[in-house]
Amino acid sequence: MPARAFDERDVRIRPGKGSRPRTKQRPEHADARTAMVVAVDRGRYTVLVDPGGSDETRVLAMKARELGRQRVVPGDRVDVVGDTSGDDGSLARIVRIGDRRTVLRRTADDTDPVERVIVANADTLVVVTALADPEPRTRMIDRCVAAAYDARMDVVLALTKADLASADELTAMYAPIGVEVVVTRRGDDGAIVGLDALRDRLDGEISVLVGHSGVGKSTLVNALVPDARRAIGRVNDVTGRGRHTSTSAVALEVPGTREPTWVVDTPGVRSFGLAHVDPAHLLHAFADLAAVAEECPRGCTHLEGSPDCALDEWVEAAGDDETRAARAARLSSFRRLLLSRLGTTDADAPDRPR
Ligand SMILES: Nc1nc2c(ncn2[C@@H]2O[C@H](COP(=O)(O)OP(=O)(O)OP(=O)(O)O)[C@@H](O)[C@H]2O)c(=O)[nH]1
Ligand SMILES: [Zn+2]
Repeated sequence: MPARAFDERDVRIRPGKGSRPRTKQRPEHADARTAMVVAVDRGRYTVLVDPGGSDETRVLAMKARELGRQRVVPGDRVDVVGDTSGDDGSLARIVRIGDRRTVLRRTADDTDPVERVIVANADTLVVVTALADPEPRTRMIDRCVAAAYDARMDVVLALTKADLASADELTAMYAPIGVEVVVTRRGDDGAIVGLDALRDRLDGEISVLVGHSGVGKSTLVNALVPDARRAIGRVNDVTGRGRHTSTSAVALEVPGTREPTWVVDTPGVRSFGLAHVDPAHLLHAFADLAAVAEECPRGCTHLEGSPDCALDEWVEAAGDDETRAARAARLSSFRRLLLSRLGTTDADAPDRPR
């Protein structure tokens, strides 16, 4: 670290900008540069100034004291001041965190009141699930969907290993709740087939990849970001630490897309505790059901068997069998998500789609 040459106090009363009247409000850091946070490692933040642009610069930064205990996470848009050259040994300072469009949170388990923001401003949660080896775990998928919808993110179900088992059952199970499905498999030549469709779907977005060990998440990340290892290695170069041992999320830039595209790998996240998820938020992810549920009795849980739940009447009122079946599928899927939130799913229930 260089000698303490520059910090936010210097910036506030910068020569040449002295005409700005000092107000009671914290003075703006008028010369701050906007950056995107891509990695966090023990109090050091790797940020990209001009992310995805021609002047993209990788800069190491620390948090200004004035931010207090506010967490800064990958995906955050921040303002940085100080040495934003990105040169070896340079250290910039994060002075502002931009408003977050989305916030993906997790709690360690359903009773844990401590929630952590994992990623900010992500558009899509990609739930990576193998069709076999290991067997798909639909409760895990449901929990991810609930967490994503609570965060106001879209969900893509990336079904891997279609060379080993069919994707039909799971596709049918998740289509009714707005989950897009992308299927990949290993081709005869060993390459992953279906990657282009996934890359197209993620183009221009920040996506977060989650999945259990062995489902092929690393395979996908490495295929989407061929120099992923090097990209993470570059973080080390900047922090000067020998190995990247952090288990926190890292945003990686996907090459070969039309718009700047990012995938956030979450090595430490194996599941989502959902204590923070408000069932009412979940309902908002289902616009049609939310409209119907306005007719529900006060305090309706919308769960199966809840008296006079308008959602049941909505299914019954369908004009034809096809519509009724579609509504019934959507309602039962929504109720499944509600149960995953309430933690009342039977732990011994078969974990396979029926
Ligand atoms: N048959 C088949 N195997 C695959 C496919 N994708 C990945 N695999 C294999 O599945 C195994 C696990 O893949 P990884 O990419 O390491 O899985 P991961 O989800 O990153 O797991 P961790 O590294 O433990 O977090 C590896 O042996 C891969 O070669 C696929 O589409 N088909
Ligand atoms: Zn209801």
